Amino acid sequence: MMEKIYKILSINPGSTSTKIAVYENETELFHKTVLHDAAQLASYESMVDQLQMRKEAILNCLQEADFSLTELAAVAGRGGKLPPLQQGAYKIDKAMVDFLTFRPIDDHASNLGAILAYELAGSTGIPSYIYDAVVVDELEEIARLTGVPELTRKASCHVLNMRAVALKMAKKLNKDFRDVNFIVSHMGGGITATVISGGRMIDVLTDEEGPFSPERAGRVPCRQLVDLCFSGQHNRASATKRMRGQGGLVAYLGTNNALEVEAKINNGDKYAELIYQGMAYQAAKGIGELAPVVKGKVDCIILTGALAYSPLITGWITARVAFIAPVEIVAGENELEALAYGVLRVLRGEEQAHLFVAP
Ligand SMILES: Nc1ncnc2c1ncn2[C@@H]1O[C@H](COP(=O)(O)OP(=O)(O)OP(=O)(O)O)[C@@H](O)[C@H]1O
Ligand SMILES: CCCC(=O)O
Repeated sequence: MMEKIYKILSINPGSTSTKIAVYENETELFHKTVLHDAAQLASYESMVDQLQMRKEAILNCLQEADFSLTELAAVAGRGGKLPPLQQGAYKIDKAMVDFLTFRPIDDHASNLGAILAYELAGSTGIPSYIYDAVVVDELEEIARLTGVPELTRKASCHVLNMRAVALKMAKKLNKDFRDVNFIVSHMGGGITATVISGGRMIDVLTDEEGPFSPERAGRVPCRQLVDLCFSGQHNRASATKRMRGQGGLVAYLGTNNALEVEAKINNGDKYAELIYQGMAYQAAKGIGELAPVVKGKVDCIILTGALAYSPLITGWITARVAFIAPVEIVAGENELEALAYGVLRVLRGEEQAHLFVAP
């Protein structure tokens, strides 16, 4: 029997770019990255205000590729800051779009994924889905405790790429995904990590609990943070920005670009080297913090995300964590592919999409 053809548009809105790709079943037909001008982005008050601009960017990309929306079977968008979700696909509906538009948990670029997918799919009457949203939450109860009963730990990490690389690693190791224990550290503009056991992400280091990263502060001493918030130097928005956007490498070195930092190090800048090495040191400690979750029985540590292209970073981290388990480097991210493949499984009936229930 002839294989049924499904064309799927994947949309991944990032903090500085919008990435799209069109797949025909498992084959990528084309992909495009639109880099958004930083000054232009700064002129928008919230992510949702960028909707029209990003939508036009996507339509322009499709037009340049001479590709019509009418050819598509479905649209897949990166899942954003919704309430805690299960892994896998969710059908995008008006309730989800309204939640992300009017009361998202956090103002995050990924919130635009579902809204853009819903609008583009709606114009031709096809379904749209998110897949492995950033808020997939499979934490065990013990992992939710903080020491302050009114504060509860919640999962939030680079789920899409982490699960995709972990699934591939299990295959490479010839193991069933449900039988392995992996620690995965995604290192991009933000750094997050997870421990996957029994096929579930049973604990997570979010970008506010772990290492500092190119643009985020990560975990900071909490009493000093309270003092800073009440110092009169900050309001809620500016304090949040200092932690996310203006933290990490940006705060120490004035750039979120790791390649610029490496250039400084190559020119003998010892301070830049200390900070860059500090980021790797914290990333390694984050990995170490997750090992006891599975009592040290870790099959493999996976370093992924764009920073995993850096031999300096992966070398420093590996030197500190290789005693826990073998380290595998899977540089970059395959988020567009992971979105398309997930939705393809739904269209083929191999997976069932969940329905979103607004709280
Ligand atoms: N080849 C490379 N070697 C080292 N660092 C790199 C390389 N390519 C990109 N980076 C750095 O990786 C960091 C993250 O970049 P990227 O644009 O992938 O992040 P992002 O997609 O915005 O973030 P996230 O992965 O958190 O969603 C930046 O500091 C960038 O300079
Ligand atoms: C929210 C999960 C990914 C990130 O930290 O940006």
